Amino acid sequence: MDKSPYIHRLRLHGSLAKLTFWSFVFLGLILIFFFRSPSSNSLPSDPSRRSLRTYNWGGPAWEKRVRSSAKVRSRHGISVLVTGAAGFVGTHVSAALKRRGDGVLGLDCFNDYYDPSLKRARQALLERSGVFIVEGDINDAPLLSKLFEVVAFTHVMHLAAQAGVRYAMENPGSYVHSNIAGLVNLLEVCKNANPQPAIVWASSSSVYGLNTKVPFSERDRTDQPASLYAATKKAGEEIAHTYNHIHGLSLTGLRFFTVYGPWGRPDMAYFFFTRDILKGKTIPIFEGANHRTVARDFTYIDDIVKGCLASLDTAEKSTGSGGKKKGPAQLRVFNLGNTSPVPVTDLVTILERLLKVKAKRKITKLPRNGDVQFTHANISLAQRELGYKPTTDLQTGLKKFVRWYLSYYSGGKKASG
Ligand SMILES: O=C(O)[C@H]1O[C@H](OP(=O)(O)OP(=O)(O)OC[C@H]2O[C@@H](n3ccc(=O)[nH]c3=O)[C@H](O)[C@@H]2O)[C@H](O)[C@@H](O)[C@@H]1O
Repeated sequence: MDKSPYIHRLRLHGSLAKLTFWSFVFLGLILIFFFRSPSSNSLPSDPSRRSLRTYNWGGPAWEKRVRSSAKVRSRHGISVLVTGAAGFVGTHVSAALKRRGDGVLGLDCFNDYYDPSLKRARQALLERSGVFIVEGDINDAPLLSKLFEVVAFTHVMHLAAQAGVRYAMENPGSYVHSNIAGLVNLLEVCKNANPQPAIVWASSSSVYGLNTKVPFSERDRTDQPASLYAATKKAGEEIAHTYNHIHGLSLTGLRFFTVYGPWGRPDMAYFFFTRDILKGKTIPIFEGANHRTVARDFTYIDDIVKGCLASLDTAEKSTGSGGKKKGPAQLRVFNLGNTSPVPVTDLVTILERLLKVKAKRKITKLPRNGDVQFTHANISLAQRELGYKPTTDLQTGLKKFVRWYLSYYSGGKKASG
C-alpha cells in the first residue's frame, strides 16, 4: 500500500487532524484487506491465477458459515467438501448428505455454461437445509487451502466439472481448465492436507468411447474416446492413479451414465426436448449409420445419489501425510448406470405421453461431434462393492422430472434457449 499521498498532504498542510484522518483510513484499509481476503498474502504472482480471484471470500463471518455448514451432526457422520454443489448431481448429493447428519460444505463457481439462475435456485434450496456454498473456482489453490485450514474434511465429493459432450467442439479450453487443471489443483491441496481426505469424483460413461462390446465393464479398454470431454475424464482417471500411487490418496471414480431427473441440466437432451416439445419446436433425434438406433442407459438421479453416498461410506482413508505416502491406498472405479438402455426415440415417446403434446421429430444423422451411438452399463462391481441397485425406470423417472419441470417453470421462470 502506497503511503505517499498522505505524507505529501502532511508536508503540504502540516495538519495533525488530516494526519489522524488518513491514518484511520489507512488502518481501516489494512483491516478490511486482512480480514476479507486472508489468502491475499499467499497469492502467486502468476497473472492467470490472479484472474481467478473475482470471488469474495474470507473473513471471520465467512469462516463461521463454513464451519457451521461443515459441522457433523450425527454420531458417525463425515464432513464432506462437495465441489460443484450448485450443479445437478452436486445439489442432490449435498442435500442427501445433510439430511443424514453429515457436515457438508459446497463449492461452486456459478459459471454460465447453462442458465445460472437454475444454479442459484438450487443454491437457495440447499441454503434452506443448512448447506453453505462457497463461491469459487477449483483452480483457486489459496481458497481450497483455506477451506482445509478451516475444516478438516474427511471426504471430498468432487463433482465440479465442465460437463456436456458436444460443447467441447465450441469451447475445448473450458474442459482442460476444469477437468484437468482444476482436478490437479484439487488433488494437490488434498495431498497437502493433514489429514488427507478420501476423494470420490465424477468420471463418465463416455470414457468407453467407441467400444462396441456391451455391456460396458470397468475392465474394458477406455482408450478410444469420441470427444474431448471423454478424453479429459479419461485423463482424470489416469491422474487419479498417479496421486494414489505417489501420495497415498484414496480415490474413487464414478462413471455416471446419462443422469437425469428434477433440477437437471438444461443442456441435456431429455431437458431441452421437454422445453422444445412444449414450445412446438422441432427436435433433432439422432440415428446411427444405416438407421441404427441411438440409445442411452439413462440413470435416475436418486439412484446415482445412493451410489455416491455408498462410495463415500466405503471409501478407505488416504494413507499419506505431510504430502508423503505412508502405505498403499484405495483406488477404485465404478460404473453407475441403470443397465437398461433406451432408444432416444422411446425417450421422446415417453415425453410426448407425459406432456400430452406430440413432438415434431426430425431424424438426423448422428453428427460427428462427440456423441457415441449407445451406452450400457455392467454394474455388477458396484452392486458387489457398494450395494448399488438402481430402482427407477425411465418412465417413472421422467414422470418425476416432468412434474418438477412444469412446476418450476410455471413459477414465473422461463427455460432459456
Ligand atoms: O453418460 C455420460 O457420461 C454423459 O451423459 C450425458 O451425455 P449424453 O449421454 O450424450 O446425454 P445427452 O446429451 O442428454 O444426449 C442423450 C441422447 O440424446 C441424443 N441427442 C442429443 C441431442 C440432440 O439434439 N438429439 C439427440 O438425439 C444423444 O445422441 C444421446 O444419445 C452428459 O451430458 C454428460 O455430461 C455425461 O458425462
